[in-house]
Amino acid sequence: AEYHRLWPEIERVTKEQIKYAQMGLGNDAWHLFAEEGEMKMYRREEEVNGLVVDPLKACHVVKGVTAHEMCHYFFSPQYRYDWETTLEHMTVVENISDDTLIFLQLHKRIWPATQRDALFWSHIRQVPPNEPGVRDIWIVVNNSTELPKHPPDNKKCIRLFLTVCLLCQTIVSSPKEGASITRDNLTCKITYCSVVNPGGWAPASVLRAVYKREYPKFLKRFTAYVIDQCKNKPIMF
Ligand SMILES: O=S(=O)(CCO)c1ccc(-c2ccc(C3CCCC3)c([C@@H]3C[C@@H]3c3ccccn3)c2)cc1
Repeated sequence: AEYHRLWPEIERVTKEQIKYAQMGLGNDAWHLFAEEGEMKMYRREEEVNGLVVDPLKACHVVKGVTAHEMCHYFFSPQYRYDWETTLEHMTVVENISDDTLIFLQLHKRIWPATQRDALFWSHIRQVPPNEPGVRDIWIVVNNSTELPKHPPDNKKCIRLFLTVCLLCQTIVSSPKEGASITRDNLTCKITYCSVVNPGGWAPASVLRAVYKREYPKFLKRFTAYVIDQCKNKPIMF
């Protein structure tokens, strides 16, 4: 799909997101707003034209799954209703290639904000490891896009804009002498980044309360789902 009209944008945004996820917290003023076990969630307070677009960065470490498995369940449409609880409707409007799809998602209304929908391309790819000890890296990037066939329906709901990435690293601890690798040897380090522009006005206090509640719930639920889906299956590296 290298010749698809969106390909230059997909390449550019994916490369940006790899750098952004791998830079860690950098020297920006991130505020740790949620911490549960290995999961740490940070946000920065930012507004664009009076709209809350707080960037979010979450770091998490889970045992027993690979980066490929984590990204596979995040990317693949067939599992989305199992873990994405804020979805009212989801459809794939374009199959650009087996590693790039365009989704149209209608999210449940979160009172008192108006209902939102999102139209975004989603791209999954393996990335060369960038540090010793890391066996492989996989990333999924979701980035809003526009399609003439799916214009915003401002009467029905507000189209939000998002850039999201899930970057996962697989770390394998050496199995006992001569033993083969089992899921006990697997650690997956996750960096989840998101910037959601709500697209239309919503009270800052309301949005920040929604973010504070929904993001920890989302990452906990998603990672638990993948662990459960993989536990009795052969390892997918
Ligand atoms: O990672 S993804 O690409 C996974 C694919 O689904 C993704 C994540 C989050 C969203 C999302 C869409 C709408 C809203 C709000 C905006 C105003 C009212 C609803 C929110 C707010 C942040 C809260 C939220 C956070 C996490 C999960 C659900 N809700 C988030 C969309 C996609």
